[in-house]
Amino acid sequence: MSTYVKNNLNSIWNQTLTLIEESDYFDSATFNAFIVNSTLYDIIDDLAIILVPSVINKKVFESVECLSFVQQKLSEVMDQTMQCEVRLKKDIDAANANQPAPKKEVILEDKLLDKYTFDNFIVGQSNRESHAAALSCAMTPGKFFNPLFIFGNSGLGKTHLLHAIGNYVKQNQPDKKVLYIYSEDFITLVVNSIKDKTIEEVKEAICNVDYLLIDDIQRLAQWGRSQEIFFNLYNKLISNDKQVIITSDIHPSELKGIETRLISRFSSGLSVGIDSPEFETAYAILEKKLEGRQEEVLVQREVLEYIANRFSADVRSLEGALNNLIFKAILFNPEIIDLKFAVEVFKENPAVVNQDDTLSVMRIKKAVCEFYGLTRQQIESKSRTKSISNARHIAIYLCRKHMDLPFSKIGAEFGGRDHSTIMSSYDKMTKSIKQNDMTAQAVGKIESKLGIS
Ligand SMILES: Nc1ncnc2c1ncn2[C@@H]1O[C@H](COP(=O)(O)OP(=O)(O)OP(=O)(O)O)[C@@H](O)[C@H]1O
Repeated sequence: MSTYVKNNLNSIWNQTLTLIEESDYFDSATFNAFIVNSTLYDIIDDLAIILVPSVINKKVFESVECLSFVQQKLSEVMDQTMQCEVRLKKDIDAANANQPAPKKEVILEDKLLDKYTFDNFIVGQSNRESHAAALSCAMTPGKFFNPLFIFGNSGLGKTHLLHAIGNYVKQNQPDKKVLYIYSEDFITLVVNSIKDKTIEEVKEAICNVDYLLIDDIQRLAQWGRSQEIFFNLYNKLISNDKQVIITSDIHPSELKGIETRLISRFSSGLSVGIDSPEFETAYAILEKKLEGRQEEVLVQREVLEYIANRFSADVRSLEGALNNLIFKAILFNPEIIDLKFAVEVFKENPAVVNQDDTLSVMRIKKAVCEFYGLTRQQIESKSRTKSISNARHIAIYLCRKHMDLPFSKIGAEFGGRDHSTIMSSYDKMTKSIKQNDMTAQAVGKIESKLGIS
């Protein structure tokens, strides 16, 4: 393999030609017709490859007197004994044209943010399942849940969990390759690499990762070509037991503009939701965010309670409210940050509260699960265990009775069941409530817990 760059080769050859010319070994007509128009194409160890323009030039150059003299002068320049091989320029050009274009190296940008870790992620009821599933994927890739699909409204910690997985893997399994990519960046990468003709290299680089962490997948909607590429990459990764973790603002079954075959693949792993933080979690998050800043601003406990209650819809609003409070505290420098000060700061901010007062399928499932000590996965599952299917029937009954949702929509919320299964569940529960006091009482208690009795 040559270690010479083009400039070096030119300089070596110019020096050699100068020595030849100065030696007067060839008359000037011979030198100009057969020697000066040659070039040094490459040097591999002690072999120099010389290019000449025509067959006649080659014949002359290869004559014993000529070749041995050129070798001698080149050896002087190189300060080592050199051999020369003469080739026709057109042969080299043809050989080069048949070579496949050299592969361009693609380096996927590392966009993992160190600041999001499992250590600074506060776990509460609203995110316990997604946290546990994320941690288990970080510890044992591709084994249990593949893909892991985390869904929930904006600002509830999905991105934080993705980065936390990546950072955990980087720290504990440094030999594993992790790629965190935001869906829109994936589209840009695909579009640009199609333009640059590096798409094959990009695909290969993605297929080589051990963890693909893809954020906000709903943004792939409408991007047909990118979806196609993603679908193929996704299949390869999953079939090679590489861990794929996806986030979205909605459940996979409700993704619009994403091909059904992709959606059904997403549903084949584990889908876990993140809810708005309940009071205790919201409070703990605020405390965590204040860690190390208490010197700077001393915030009274009741102020944190006030913010946790008032801005509990999502964690981003909580953080925003806390930052606003701190900013105002630095600006006005009150003696103490008490409730009076906080009320003044937020008097013009509408509260961003947890939608707990609005009835939703999620709230109904949550209330039923709490009543029977089950998880949401269990009531959405295919399990026919009596206790689970009974709880499922009640949740379905309440969704229909109080939200008047179409059976098919309820089916989508309960593990993709069809219209007639949900209808039969609803009928069964309606009958059971009439015939069985225990069931009627249980349903009554859940309804009153939800404030809808
Ligand atoms: N449980 C938690 N503990 C600590 N911080 C949290 C928690 N949940 C969310 N956060 C913080 O809230 C902010 C918003 O979270 P994140 O960006 O992960 O939300 P998201 O669900 O991905 O939102 P989007 O769908 O808009 O991308 C981040 O600063 C994150 O660190």
